[in-house]
Amino acid sequence: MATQQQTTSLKAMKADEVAKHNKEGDLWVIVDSIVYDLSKFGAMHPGGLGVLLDAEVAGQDATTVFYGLHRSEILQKPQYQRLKIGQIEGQSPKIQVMRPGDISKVPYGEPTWLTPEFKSPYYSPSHRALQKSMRTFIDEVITPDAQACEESGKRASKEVLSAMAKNGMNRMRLGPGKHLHGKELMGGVVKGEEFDYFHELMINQELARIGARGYGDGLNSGMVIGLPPILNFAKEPLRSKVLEEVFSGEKSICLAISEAFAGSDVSGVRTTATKNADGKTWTINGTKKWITGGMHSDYFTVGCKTDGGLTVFLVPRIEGVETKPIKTSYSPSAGTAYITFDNVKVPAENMLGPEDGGLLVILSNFNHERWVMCCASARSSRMVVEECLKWASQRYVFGKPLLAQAVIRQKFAHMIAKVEATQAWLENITYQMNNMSYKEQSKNLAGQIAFLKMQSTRFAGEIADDAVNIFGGRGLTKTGMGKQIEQFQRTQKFDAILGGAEEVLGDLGVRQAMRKMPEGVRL
Ligand code: HEM
Repeated sequence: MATQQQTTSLKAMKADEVAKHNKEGDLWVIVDSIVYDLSKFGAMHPGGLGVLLDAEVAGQDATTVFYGLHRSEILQKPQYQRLKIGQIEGQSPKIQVMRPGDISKVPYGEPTWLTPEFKSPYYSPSHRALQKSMRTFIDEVITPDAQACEESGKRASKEVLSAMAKNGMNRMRLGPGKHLHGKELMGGVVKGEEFDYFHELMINQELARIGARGYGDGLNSGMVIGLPPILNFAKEPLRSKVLEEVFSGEKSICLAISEAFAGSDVSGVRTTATKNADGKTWTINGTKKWITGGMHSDYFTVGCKTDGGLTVFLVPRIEGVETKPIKTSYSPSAGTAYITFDNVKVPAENMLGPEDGGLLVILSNFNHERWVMCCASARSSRMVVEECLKWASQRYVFGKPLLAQAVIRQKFAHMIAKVEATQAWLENITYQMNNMSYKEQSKNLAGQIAFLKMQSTRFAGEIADDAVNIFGGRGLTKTGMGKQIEQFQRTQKFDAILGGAEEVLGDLGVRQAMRKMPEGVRL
């Protein structure tokens, strides 16, 4: 944390001297002890000149009114630095701004393991070291690109994608395993051999802080779900070739399962794969819908109907493959695609897992995918709570901060409890993942993860609802104070649908529990 301005070179001024500059063309104001000359800027001010000429603003200390209307990052922008002409004698800036890598001091703004007063049994110095470098990297390199691309709809920049690949982020986002062994991760901050699910949880949560949902989904999220079938089921030499291409950032991959005909009902897919007479190739025909990252992908991991069931193939972007953008409620930066496969011929070696055994390939991926979504959803909800706490303490209504209203405090009680409960359950499940084989995880954690996803996205919906009510119209405005809230309320629903709808997941959890009910139990 640092205070708002670098003040060393500013001229010392007295408040009564500033007060003389209180009219159009000669207009100064004080914000957080710094004097701004708005004489020329006034005419270009997005909020208009009139508001600056108000008797309580022009030539006065306008700190409270300023922070009721602007995000603090505005005063960090390079174009406004030239407006600073002095500093009030004997005063210094008090408003703190987050610097890259900083930990928030807002209560509940960070999970307890990152809050100095708290202890955690789950995180080691290795997790903490990776978190430190990851947050700085994301704040400095990814977030500025994310904010720009979310708005422009463009895919993440090449620089960001290659920096992520160089730091080993593509590998790390696939979770612990041999693909990390012997690799230099984040410039050697963590050894591949020690990487576990808590490292991965942390990466997912740090990434969620960029507050740009479409961009975030386009930032290789397709790889997180599309590459594991290659890692676990592809045959050599295809496996090593594709893994290397994707890990190095040279190529992109996505998972193409859902269709206009089949969403959560995976076995209902209608895209077909037919074995050709040569016995060495297959022909794929059909369509896929809502494919995250599809627009940017060079490879597609495709679920197909075959004679005896479902089979998964790796399909490169070759003749017969066409991707069209789908307009969703978040940014086209996500690369969401409608895909058509029109007589696409792939070699039999591109089959992932056994013929007709694709359901296992797809299902074995689901727990990890859903757990990743829980990590992100829990962290975005926390960010919203932090934004709301800041807003409710700096926004004055009826002469008092919003937080002085009991009805607002009541909302916070529920929001905070939801965020903390979700994180605690997530960490418990993550601990189990660290201590179970993949097989044991599938057997024991499918229900737990399904319930957690259902609960985190339900809570996210409720938190979004409360947040908009706290922010009012600003929670519906894409720029300004409520921009994160607007984005969250518009996009949180993606988590409730992608990777399995809430109702399907809830039911899955209960069915798993029913299967484990011992026969002999009675009331
Ligand atoms: C100190 C220099 C100032 C700068 C650089 C500045 C800059 C800006 C910017 C960039 C916006 C657009 C915000 C957005 O939509 O993201 C804005 C809006 C606004 N500003 Fe300022 N401003 C300054 C001082 C003030 C002061 C002292 C007042 C006091 C009344 C004020 C009142 C407003 C209002 C009413 C809006 C519209 C807010 C809204 O749409 O919700 N500004 N200002």
